[in-house]
Amino acid sequence: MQPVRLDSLSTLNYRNLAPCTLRFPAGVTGVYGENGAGKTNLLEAAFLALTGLTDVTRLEQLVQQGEKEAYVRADLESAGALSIQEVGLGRGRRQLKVDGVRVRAGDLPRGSAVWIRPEDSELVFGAPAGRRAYLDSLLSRVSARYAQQLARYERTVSQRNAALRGGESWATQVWDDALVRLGPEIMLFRRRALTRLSELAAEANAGLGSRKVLTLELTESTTPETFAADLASRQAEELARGSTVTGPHRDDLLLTLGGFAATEYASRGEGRTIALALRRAELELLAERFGERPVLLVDDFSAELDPGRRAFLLDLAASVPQAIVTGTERAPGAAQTLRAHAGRFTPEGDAWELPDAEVPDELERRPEVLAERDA
Ligand SMILES: Nc1ncnc2c1ncn2[C@@H]1O[C@H](COP(=O)(O)OP(=O)(O)OP(=O)(O)O)[C@@H](O)[C@H]1O
Repeated sequence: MQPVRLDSLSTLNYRNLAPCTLRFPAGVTGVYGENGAGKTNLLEAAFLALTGLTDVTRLEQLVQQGEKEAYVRADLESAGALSIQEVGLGRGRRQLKVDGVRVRAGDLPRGSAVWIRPEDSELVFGAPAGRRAYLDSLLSRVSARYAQQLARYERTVSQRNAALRGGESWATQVWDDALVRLGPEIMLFRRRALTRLSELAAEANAGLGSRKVLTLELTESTTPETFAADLASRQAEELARGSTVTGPHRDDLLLTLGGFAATEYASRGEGRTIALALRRAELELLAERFGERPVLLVDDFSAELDPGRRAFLLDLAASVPQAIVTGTERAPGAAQTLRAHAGRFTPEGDAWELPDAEVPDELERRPEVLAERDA
């Protein structure tokens, strides 16, 4: 299986990062430094440049305070070819280019990175919306069709909710037809994908030393067969509440550990292990789907106090073709180590960073992605 290879990452006006171009070798790059140095921001920028994706809803948050626009660029090798992916960000706007040509987010290689974060535990202990978002964002990467149908479905639910809030029961019929067309496809795709995802997560959970079996199931508020009837039968309740109460947007991803619902019964440590298993499963599913090993981004391995899980994270990073691992201490066995300080990254040992002189030269020519927007 071929790897996705991030050759270099450039950023301009991105959060607290100083303008930079960093080069990344194969293997593990360890990034260490004090709290607030910009380590998470670097991984976030790498994830954005590799996939075009961010879970930040207000894009201006990503732009350095006092600036209007930000820019990230990845020079990468995917499917055996070299390409340049650029993302320009402004207030509520995101522009993407591959090799200089404007593209939509779905056109970037969707399986090129996986990001593991300490806050992933929220997938286990948080609200159903977080688990749904995990599943939906993963399946949207696995299938462009799923992403498209889900976006249409979610738009329809918002429009239907607006009609319900306006008390326009007659108007909901239009939206009902669209929901009944889109919903079952979403439910069936989720069911199919979950079979494989559940196997991969169970394997990963066992690999983390857990003796309890992990399962993933959907808790569905309706079924493809009964969706139309369920919508019709709950209309009075929906008008009273002003929202659509049945459909795949209400489903939960039920995680069970040793037969018990993990959200309610798992210990913090077990929850953290499950979250890692889910990310590992994501990595494997994307690799199976696209035939390429994604770049692995591990945020704050040193937050992992349990030696077993620390070792798992470091072994996982060492087992993939390329990983960037951050922490407040050095990641052992890294091919390259960068010291992070106040938004800057200084290589230790062999210099992979481009010489300073080259950096402004490249980034000072205002990236076309940004310049074009003003035209
Ligand atoms: N839009 C922005 N403009 C300027 N600075 C920002 C912006 N967004 C975030 N920051 C700052 O970036 C700094 C670095 O944050 P980051 O989360 O990357 O640190 P970190 O090195 O991962 O720290 P930790 O070890 O605590 O996780 C923070 O001090 C934060 O306030």
